[in-house]
Amino acid sequence: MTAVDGVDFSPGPLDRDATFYVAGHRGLVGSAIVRRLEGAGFTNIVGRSSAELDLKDRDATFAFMREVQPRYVVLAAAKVGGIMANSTYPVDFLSDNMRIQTNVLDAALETDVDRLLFLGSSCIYPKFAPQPIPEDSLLTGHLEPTNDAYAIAKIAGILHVQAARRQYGRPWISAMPTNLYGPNDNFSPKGSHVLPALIRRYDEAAQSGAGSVTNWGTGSPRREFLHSDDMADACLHLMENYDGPSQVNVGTGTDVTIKEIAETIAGVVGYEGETEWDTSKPDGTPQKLLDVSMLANLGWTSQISLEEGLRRTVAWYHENAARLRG
Ligand SMILES: NC(=O)C1=CN([C@@H]2O[C@H](COP(=O)(O)OP(=O)(O)OC[C@H]3O[C@@H](n4cnc5c(N)ncnc54)[C@H](OP(=O)(O)O)[C@@H]3O)[C@@H](O)[C@H]2O)C=CC1
Ligand SMILES: C[C@H]1O[C@H](OP(=O)(O)OP(=O)(O)OC[C@H]2O[C@@H](n3cnc4c(=O)[nH]c(N)nc43)[C@H](O)[C@@H]2O)[C@@H](O)[C@@H](O)C1=O
Repeated sequence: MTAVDGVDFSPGPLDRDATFYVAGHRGLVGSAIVRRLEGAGFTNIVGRSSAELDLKDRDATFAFMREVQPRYVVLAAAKVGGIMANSTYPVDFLSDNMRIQTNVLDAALETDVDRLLFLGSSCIYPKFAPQPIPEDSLLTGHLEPTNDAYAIAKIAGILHVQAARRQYGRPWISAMPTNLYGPNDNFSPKGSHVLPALIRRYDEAAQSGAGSVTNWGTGSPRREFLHSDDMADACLHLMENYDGPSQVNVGTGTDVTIKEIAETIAGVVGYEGETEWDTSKPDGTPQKLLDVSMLANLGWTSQISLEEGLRRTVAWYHENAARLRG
């Protein structure tokens, strides 16, 4: 039995032969979840690309769920991007994510999905939340303006899951990941998060022999980085060990400044030139470090160090760079 947040119910192991739908199975997190589920012996994992099934299309989403009848669902499909994408396209981040999650959650209710995990993001918390950020600081202050539209959609998703628990007794849960990285990340210069952006920028500079690179903002914000394979492991752990209304933070419990991660990445890819900072670009929230004590009490801590995760991700980037640069 696990006692968290007043809930004394541990759901126990999932059936390895049941149909498991991973929404967003080609993305950073979804592809890691598929690897984790395969490793754990799941035999019936289902995925659809956005070209095959646009989850913004309500009728198509319901038709798919009625046909496949998954017993388990992880909702890792979303419109996702870094600080620039979020602040430039807030309508898309609000509207696409509201539609995707509402359609999947409503269809999952109709088709009696047994266990479901919704993925939010650490940006749901107030810009000036206490650090490390506990789960109960949700809705206690103003959001960071560069990603408020995305955050509101994610907060609606948490409430949707809690409402399904209250109104229909569904044992569904939500996890809030910190900043993630790993294979199948988005390495596009304008759309990506900072870590893949810096891998690409420093690697290209190292290859070309450039004397200087320019990163965004002041470099002083602090961020926490979790490898996607750790994230996937936490997702399965939560689905088997947690059943409560509160969202659960997922992170490492340690953060670094953007300057520090930039220096580390420059070292890993062998860049020896200068680094400039373009302070006309936004810093975003000054610090985003999750309090991971709830997850630790549930028996999970991260295993992949930032150094090891970076080495693996840079290796993956080198193997795929030609395709990613298009
Ligand atoms: N990356 C990060 O740092 C963080 C991510 N998260 C959350 O984790 C989850 C996964 O993110 P991540 O893996 O990084 O994102 P990715 O962008 O790597 O992957 C998103 C996936 O969603 C699918 N998708 C997007 N739109 C649609 C659509 N309309 N219909 C069907 N599928 C769609 C894409 O499918 P296809 O490839 O076929 O187009 C893609 O596989 C998201 O909920 C995100 O908010 C939370 C915190 C941090
Ligand atoms: C996961 C999380 O991700 C987003 O929030 P964020 O943490 O601010 O995202 P980020 O990774 O894009 O930036 C982190 C920091 O890094 C700096 N920075 C430097 N140079 C580059 C650079 O080249 N690219 C990017 N993207 N950032 C850079 C950048 O200025 C900022 O100070 C949310 O919108 C939201 O989507 C969300 O939930």
